[in-house]
Parts: sequence; C-alpha cells; structure tokens
Amino acid sequence: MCSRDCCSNPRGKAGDKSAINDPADSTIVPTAQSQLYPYEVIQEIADFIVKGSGIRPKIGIICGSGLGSLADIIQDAKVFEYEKIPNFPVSTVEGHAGRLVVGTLEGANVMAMQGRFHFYEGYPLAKCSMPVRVMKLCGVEYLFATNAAGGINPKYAVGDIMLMHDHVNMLGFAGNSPLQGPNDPRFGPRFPALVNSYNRDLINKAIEISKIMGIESNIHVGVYSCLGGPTYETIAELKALRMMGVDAVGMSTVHEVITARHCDMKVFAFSLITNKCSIEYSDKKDDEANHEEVMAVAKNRQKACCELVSRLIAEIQKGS
Ligand SMILES: O=P(O)(O)O[C@@H]1C[C@H](O)[C@@H](CO)O1
Ligand code: HPA
Repeated sequence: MCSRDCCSNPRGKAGDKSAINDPADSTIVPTAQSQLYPYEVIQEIADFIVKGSGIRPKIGIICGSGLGSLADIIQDAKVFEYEKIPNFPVSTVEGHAGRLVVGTLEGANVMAMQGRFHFYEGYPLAKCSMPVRVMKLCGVEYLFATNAAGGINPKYAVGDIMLMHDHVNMLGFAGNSPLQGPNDPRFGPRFPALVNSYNRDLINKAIEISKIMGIESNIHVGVYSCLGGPTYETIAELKALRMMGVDAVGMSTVHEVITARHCDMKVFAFSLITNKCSIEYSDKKDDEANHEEVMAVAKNRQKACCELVSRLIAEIQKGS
C-alpha cells in the first residue's frame, strides 16, 4: 500500500505532516499535483484491475451524476468497490456509487467509473482525474466522459443531450490544472495541445446514431465549461459564461479530458441537460438548480443515454 498523501481521504491522516501547513517547518516540501500519483502507483492500480478482471479494456466510461446505469448495462461485469482498490479515492456525492465496473459492451472490453471525483469534494484536480491515467495503463484508447449540466444556451431543453466539441477551462483560467507540477513524459508531453480534443468522427457518428434513434431534435453540439462548485452559478456568472460562448455548465469533465488528451486518448463526451439556467433575475424557486432535479432528469433520460453509448461503442467495434 502506498504511504503517500495521494492514498487516503482528502483531509489527510492524523499525524500526517503534509496535511498541516506549518509555515515554521522548513522541512515540508510542497507536493505538486502531478506528483500525487507517480507513474508506478498508477501502474500498480492498473495491474490490480487488469489482473482482477482478466480484461484489458479498450474503452473507458465515466458516468455523470445519475448516469450510473451506463455501467449497469456492461456484461460479464467484474465490480471493484473504490474502497477496495489500492490507493483509490472514495466517492462522496449522491448519484456516484463508487464502483469500477469492468466487462464487455457490444463486444468491446470496457471499464466504467460508476462515480467520479469532483474538485468540490476536496480533491486536487490531479486526484479527480487520476482514474483516467489508470484507464490508460489498463489499455484504454477511448474515453467516454458524461456529465449532468445546466443548459445556458436558450435553445437547449431539459433532457437534451449536448455532444461536447470544445470546452472553456475556468479552473485553468484561475491557474489550476491536473498537469500542474513536473511532467512525466511516460504519460505525455509538457505542453499538450488541446485543439481537436473532442474526436470529430465520434461526434459525427453520434449524430447519425441520434437520427436512427429518432432523437436528433434533442441533440446539440456545443461548448461545456466546468466551474469549481459546489455552488450553482449566479446570474452574473451565467451571463459571463454565455458571453464566452459556453452552452452548458457543470462541475467536472474538463480536467478528465485534459488528462486523457495528455496521454493521447481519443475523447467522446456529452452533457445531459438536467436544468435550464435562467439568466433573468427572478424570485421563483423553480429557477433555482438543485441536485434532486439533476438526478431525477438523469434517471428519466438514462435509457436514451445508454442506447447512444452502446450504439457508438458498436460502431467503434465495427471499425476495429
Ligand atoms: O458528475 P457530474 O458532473 O455529472 O455532476 C454534476 C455536477 C455536480 O457534481 C452535480 C450537481 O448537481 O451534478
Ligand atoms: N450548474 C453546474 N453544474 C450542474 C448544473 C448547473 O446548472 N446542473 C447539473 N450540474
């Protein structure tokens, strides 16, 4: 078991000096985010999963809030509770079960995170997106990242699906990144480019699939932005995001995509629009986002989300 700060809950252990910022102690060397999970630790976790499941997955899925059913459709599933995986964080958010499910879907070897890690839970971004590196060392080539998000684009309705074709990295604007700190070139380059992060072929295939499913009028292609949360946005923040060209806002995904692109994975991501973000001042309670509504909408739309993901994986399988 690793004894580093990376391995337990975000508050650190009793007696763990690194958890206490003592300005008088010159022996404490701050650990950069990128050093929290060294390559060897990620390799150990990946080996544990590959050996334990007997599967080398090709596709990794991250289930958004209330979208855990994306992992329930996996066949011949081997389930790993996060707390039983060495050096893995725990899920603390309702709607994020905290299980890794490995098996097959449409004939492809897949692994799915039923529960992701968010910045607002107290985890540094590198810890939130550490499982993406685990996926990479397990053999994953394609990341499917899903999330629940608020629709800022006035054309979006609750229950619509926005295929992400770009993002605005607000936490990055503020100087935070999962890649902050020394770079390990075994994962990827020091300065990764992020144009074309969202695989165009997969977006086009998903649009075709939505036509076959008869849901093309509920599909959009747009820009997502992640804020730190856990507060939902103010009206002024929503107006600012809209001016920046953001179509949907959430609290995840961007740092996972950065980590995936850094290690050269192909990325497909979508937002389920669980609430409309009104940019008008109003006293109506209905206009306030809440997690219960987010979960309820996700539950209602899980069938369509599962079908979209399954059909897209079937397409990838056909091409390989
Ligand atoms: O994990 P995702 O991004 O799907 O979850 C969203 C953002 C917050 O965690 C939560 C707010 O309702 O849903
Ligand atoms: N804002 C941020 N995150 C969210 C929202 C929202 O409106 N809905 C679901 N996740």
